[in-house]
Parts: sequence; structure tokens; C-alpha cells
Amino acid sequence: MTVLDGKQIAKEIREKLADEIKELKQKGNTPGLAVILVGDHPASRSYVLAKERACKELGMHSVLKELPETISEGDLLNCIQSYNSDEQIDGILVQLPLPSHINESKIIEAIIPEKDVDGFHPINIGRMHAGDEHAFIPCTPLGILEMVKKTGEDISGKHVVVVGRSNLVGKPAGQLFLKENATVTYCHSKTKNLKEQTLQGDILIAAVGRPNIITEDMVRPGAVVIDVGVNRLESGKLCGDVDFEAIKSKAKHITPVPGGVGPMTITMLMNNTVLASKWRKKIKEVH
Ligand SMILES: Nc1nc2c(c(=O)[nH]1)N[C@@H](CN(C=O)c1ccc(C(=O)N[C@@H](CCC(=O)O)C(=O)O)cc1)CN2
Repeated sequence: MTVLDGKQIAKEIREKLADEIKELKQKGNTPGLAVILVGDHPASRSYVLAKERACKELGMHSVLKELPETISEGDLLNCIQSYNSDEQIDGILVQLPLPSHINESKIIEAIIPEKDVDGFHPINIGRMHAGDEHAFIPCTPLGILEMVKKTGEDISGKHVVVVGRSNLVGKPAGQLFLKENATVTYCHSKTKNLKEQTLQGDILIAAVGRPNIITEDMVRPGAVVIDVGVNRLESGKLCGDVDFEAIKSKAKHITPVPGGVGPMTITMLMNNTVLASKWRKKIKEVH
């Protein structure tokens, strides 16, 4: 069994990105990211600060816009518009979740698709489903795919079982593996006999957000187990969706929480911002 070290894989990707960014800067093209945080949710704040830090470490331009919890939808839309037309900004990200008085879809759709480095805009979702090479792929699913590829396991023809159907993780993760010629099964809260399904998984992706929902008897021996859950217990301890201790000897490869998929998310955001910068540069050269 191997424990997939998300921090190490992320570090290796960031080293390559740093070289690429250096070259881009020498050509006068500095990738820039704008991150918008609404309110003061502690976890969201720590994620946006980590995003800003990653930009700085890689030599990218970054702006962190902090807005009050009470901001109106109109003012938030205006803020997005200003970054849509800012030439120094290649990627725009609005940290989720948003306060309940703001329509999340409306906000995501206000970001121009060329700067939607989260890959949440319907145009990018459509491009991803169509297999368009210029689609931004959501960062967590992209990180998951990178980690599975890193194991050296052949994905083609494998049965991937995704537990969870969120727009952020579950749905796009299944699509990505489908594109790699896997057979994909989606499971969710209404799935009958979940265990029967998860036992089919050569690759099992748990993205539910419920501590230890995947128990040892639900995992096929030799499976690759990817845990996307980041659940904070009352004790303050972080815990995944997978019962790691019970499953680690049964799985061929498994991701821990913390230190598995999480660190990959921010690295893939950096990757998407570099892509955005390169794609936008090409568009400008054509016009
Ligand atoms: N606009 C977006 N909002 C949200 C996204 C997203 O991709 N775009 N994803 C999550 C939050 N997220 C990044 O934004 C994120 C979550 C977790 C981690 C991470 O590194 N987790 C660590 C544990 C961190 C801790 O101690 O709390 C780990 O798993 O090792 C990074 C980024 C929702 N919102």
C-alpha cells in the first residue's frame, strides 16, 4: 500500500510551474489572479490566504479583495466586472460558499469564461463535457486526476466509482475519468445499496463531506482510494470521508486527510491561472 502524499506531488508541480512563470515573465507576461472573499468564514479565509501565498511564492501577480458579508449582489457583480476588464488579471476566483442572500450561479456566470480559473462557469463546464482543450477544469478534480496518474495505474477501462455529485467535485471528477476511458458510476444520497456499488470501484472517489462514510467493508481489495472530504470534528481534528486507518492496508493507494487532495487544489489553481495567462496572450496576439 502507498499513501499518496499530496504535499509532495503539489511541490513537484509547483517547481515546474515556477520555471514556466519565470519564462513567461521574461517575455513580459506575468500571470495574475484576483481572489474575492466575501465575509469572514475562518476556513475560507485560510484558503484565500493560502492562494495568495502560493501566487507570491511562484512570482505571480495577485490581488485579494475582501468584501463584507453584507455586500449586495449588485456590488459584488460590479467588483467582478472590474476584474473582467483588468488587463493585469488573467484569473478571477470567488471563494465559495457565498452568503445566502447572494445567488451563487449569477456570480459565477458574471466571470468571463476566459478568466474562470475555477472552471465553474457553464461555458467551461460545457467545454469540459465536449472535451474541448480550452476548458478550465475545476481544481480539485484536476488534482485528483494528477494524483491517480502519479500512481502509474492505467485508468483506461477501469471502473471509477464517485460517491458525491457536487458541481465542485463529484460531477466534474467523473467526467474527467470518463475522458480517460474509465467506466464511471456516480453514487449519491439516494443510491440504493451504496456498498454494492463502491465494491465495484477499481478507483473509489469519496466526495460527500461526511466523516468516515466509507468503511473498510465497502472497499475492493487493491483499489485506489481518493478521499476528498475535509471534515472538522468537534475535537478540532480534521477527518476525511474514508476510514483511513481501517482501509489503508486493503487499498493499493490511498490519500490521507489532511495532506492528500487538499494541497493539490491550490496548486491546480496556480496551473489554471498560468494556462489562462497563456491562452489570453494568444487571443491578444491574434486580434
Ligand atoms: N471558489 C472556490 N471555492 C472553493 C473551492 C474551490 O476550488 N474554489 N474549494 C473548497 C475550498 N478550497 C479551496 O478553495 C480548499 C479546501 C481544502 C484545502 C486544503 O489544503 N485542505 C487541507 C486541510 C486544510 C485545513 O487544515 O483546514 C488538506 O486537506 O490537507 C485547500 C483548498 C471550497 N471552496
